[in-house]
Amino acid sequence: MTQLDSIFSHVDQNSADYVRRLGEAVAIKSVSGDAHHRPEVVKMANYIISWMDKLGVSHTSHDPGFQELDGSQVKLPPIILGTYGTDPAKKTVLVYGHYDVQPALKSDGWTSDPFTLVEDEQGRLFGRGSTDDKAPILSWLWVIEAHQKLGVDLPVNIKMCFEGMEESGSEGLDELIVQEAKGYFKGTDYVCISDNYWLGKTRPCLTYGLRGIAYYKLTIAGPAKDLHSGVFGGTVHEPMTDLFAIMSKLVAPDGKILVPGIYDQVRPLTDKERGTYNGIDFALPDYEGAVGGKVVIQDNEHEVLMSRWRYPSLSLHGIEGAFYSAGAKTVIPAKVTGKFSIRLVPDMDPAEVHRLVSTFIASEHAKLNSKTVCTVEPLHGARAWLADPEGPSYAAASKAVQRVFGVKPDLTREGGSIPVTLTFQENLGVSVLLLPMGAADDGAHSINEKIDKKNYIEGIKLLATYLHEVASA
Ligand SMILES: C[C@H](N)C(=O)N[C@@H](Cc1c[nH]cn1)C(=O)O
Ligand SMILES: [Zn+2]
Ligand SMILES: [Zn+2]
Repeated sequence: MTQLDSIFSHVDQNSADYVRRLGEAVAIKSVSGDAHHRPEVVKMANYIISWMDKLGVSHTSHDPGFQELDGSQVKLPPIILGTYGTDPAKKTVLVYGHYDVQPALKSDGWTSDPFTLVEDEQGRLFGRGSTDDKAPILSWLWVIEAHQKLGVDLPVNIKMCFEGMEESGSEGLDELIVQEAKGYFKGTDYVCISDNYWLGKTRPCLTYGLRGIAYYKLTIAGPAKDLHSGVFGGTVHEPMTDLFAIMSKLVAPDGKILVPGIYDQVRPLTDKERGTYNGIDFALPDYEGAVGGKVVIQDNEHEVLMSRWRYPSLSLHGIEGAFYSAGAKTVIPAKVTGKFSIRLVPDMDPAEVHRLVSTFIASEHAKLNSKTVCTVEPLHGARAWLADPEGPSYAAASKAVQRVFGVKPDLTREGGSIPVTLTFQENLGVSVLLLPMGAADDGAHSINEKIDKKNYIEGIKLLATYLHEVASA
């Protein structure tokens, strides 16, 4: 039996423990976007730290300071830097992940409590953060534990960087990486991140690109307080009316962004790039399955992939301050804030995007001849990331996928954003790889987020095998 074979059987034998521990982590409501949950984000950091202590991972917690959230100053959660092994004869792999999650309420439409991990008869593990990103970050720890339990030497040094603000702009992390590039991060040979998803449900992938993001708050303020619509309706400029008018001008129903100039910076499609879409294992019906309906705009696979990976998109997320409860409240909200974001692609620059967006919104507001006050505020921004999927780390990951799953991985890009990826690439000057364990239908950020138990357990084996392959590369 090879070392990896014994690791694999150890992982299989301990799968119930891994699921139970994922349940402990999911139960911690580490929602970074809501000030009320901040103690829970810190609790999740402590959960990870307690495992690092048990496993002999040395660690430091970096305090990024404070952020302004919901009008008050809120302490940011720690960035945990862990070190396991410092052998100069071994390669050093830096793994990154995030321990915060998106918000979730049962009333959003979850079929079970979002913060209680529930396994169904198909082996799907439902719970907020199950796939994004709690199972992946814990899996790195289980890989270390498996080696220790079996007395197998881990063939690489591992550095870990786990943050609690990824879902809210990764505040403070870029600064730390720049500052520590020649300190804590020195000696990193490769960066590996497990925080995205396969293209379908069965074939694993290696991911070499991400879209960036520019997230906005658009506020329209009118009267000093909410008003009775019967008493005042028809006599005042209404913030909701103006907000709807402007938000409806940002994007067309066919997904085209209507902000003038927004497509000017998009890198043109070459024949070489077009060729990379051939042979990718991706089918429209599966995608519709993951979407949960026949509402896909494009009618062929390549266009869907290009729209997710290499073209920008603008999504309207929500409105703060608007009436949304049951009943028929006849109110004119005094101030409303629309939230929207633009996914950025190479070569879009967030500062130029902001200039275009704010100029356009100001001109659209002016056209309304309204006495309301309109302000646009960028919340967070990150450029897109694109890497060369060549070199020893990608080769090691490809071998690892073939060893664990018996198939060649797809080479993919991802429509979502992980702001730190580009920061690592630019400041550490090393290859960055995304090695996901979740499937396309996991529903990250959505209701009923899940990770399949099979993906979790095989994912632990995948990460372990990747480290072994890196060592022998
Ligand atoms: C891909 C990754 N798992 C993820 O979900 N990233 C988020 C990052 C983000 C940015 N603003 C808020 N969250 C995403 O792509 O939405
Ligand atoms: Zn996420
Ligand atoms: Zn994530």
